[in-house]
Amino acid sequence: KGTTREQRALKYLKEHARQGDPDSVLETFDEFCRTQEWAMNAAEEKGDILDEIVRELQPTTCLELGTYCGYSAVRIARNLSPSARLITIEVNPDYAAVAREVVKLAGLQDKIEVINLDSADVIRELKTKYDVTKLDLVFLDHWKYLYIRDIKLIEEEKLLKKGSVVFADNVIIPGAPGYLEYIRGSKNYKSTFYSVHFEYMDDMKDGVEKSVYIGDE
Ligand SMILES: O=C(NCCO)c1cc(-c2ccc(F)cc2)cc(O)c1O
Ligand SMILES: [Mg+2]
Repeated sequence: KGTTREQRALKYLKEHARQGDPDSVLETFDEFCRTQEWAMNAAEEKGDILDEIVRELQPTTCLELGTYCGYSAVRIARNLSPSARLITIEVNPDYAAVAREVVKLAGLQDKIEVINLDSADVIRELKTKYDVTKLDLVFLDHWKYLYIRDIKLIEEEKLLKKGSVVFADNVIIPGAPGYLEYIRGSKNYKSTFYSVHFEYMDDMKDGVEKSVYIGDE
């Protein structure tokens, strides 16, 4: 088939979701993944925890690493206050193109900025080029071996403040061993592990890690 899985998912969303309705986009994407083709969305139990974090934290500035098709970007942004923003970074141009369409379909293009670049390059420019002062929420969901590189960069750039939350997907499957060891061993974070089902798979377990920054920045 000339199309990619991500393009087929977008087509399904355009045909079945209500334009401008984030909840409809997410429900429809979940339906696609349950009935047509699996996709690596931070959905179901993972999404419920993400919703809880956003609702409690009420973040103003959010950063997501690993947009994929925009599912978690929409999930985060639908709960943001009017002036709050989400910057989401996706290195894969095909994924980024689909994500921009999904964000538009959800009517959240004024809250979400999708950047098709390498995460490290953007993190280094968040203060100067992207007008960011501090990050209230960071969601790690890109290549698992890059979690540790990027969290260290975020610390180096002094982008976190007391109470900032770093939420990491897939700490069991595929796993991010280096990251877990680092963040749990750091005196600057208070970390909590949540055992959850792997997205759209009732017989597989994954894990997510919520870390609250208590350092001095
Ligand atoms: O690589 C991932 N994300 C970054 C790429 O854009 C990723 C992979 C998987 C997964 C896939 C295939 C499998 F067999 C096991 C795990 C799941 C996820 O939630 C993910 O975020
Ligand atoms: Mg993931």
